[in-house]
Amino acid sequence: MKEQLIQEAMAARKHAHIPYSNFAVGAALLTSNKRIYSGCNIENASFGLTNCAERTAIFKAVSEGEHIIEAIAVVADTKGPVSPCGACRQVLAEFCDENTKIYLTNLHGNTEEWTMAQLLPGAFRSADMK
Ligand SMILES: O=c1ccn([C@H]2C[C@H](O)[C@@H](CO)O2)c(=O)[nH]1
Ligand SMILES: [Zn+2]
Repeated sequence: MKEQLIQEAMAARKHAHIPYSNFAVGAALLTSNKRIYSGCNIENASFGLTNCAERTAIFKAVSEGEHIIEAIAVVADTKGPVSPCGACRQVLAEFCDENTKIYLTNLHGNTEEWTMAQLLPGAFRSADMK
């Protein structure tokens, strides 16, 4: 499954809309219903509206009724494995448990396996609200 997710992330990366950064990112995730959703980064002339590849994939899954992520792969043309931004780490935490596998890789196949707990220790969760 890890290799399949990486391949799907690579394929989605090709659709990145990146006229401003020219930095393409792809992501692909597996849900608890064994469906795969992928996404790319989508930039905007109003730069702050950019959506990262990870969040594109997550929002696609959630909008089809999938709320549990079992694993996700992210790929970009980075020196080492790509490092998801803070916003995506927090959004991931909403739909992952602490053991969810996060595969971070690059175009050279340098891959690291993280867990959600490693990716965002101390994530803010709804259970924290009083
Ligand atoms: O993990 C990451 C890091 C960056 N980006 C995007 C946002 C922007 O379009 C470009 C440069 O930051 O890369 C992602 O999609 N995912
Ligand atoms: Zn991000």
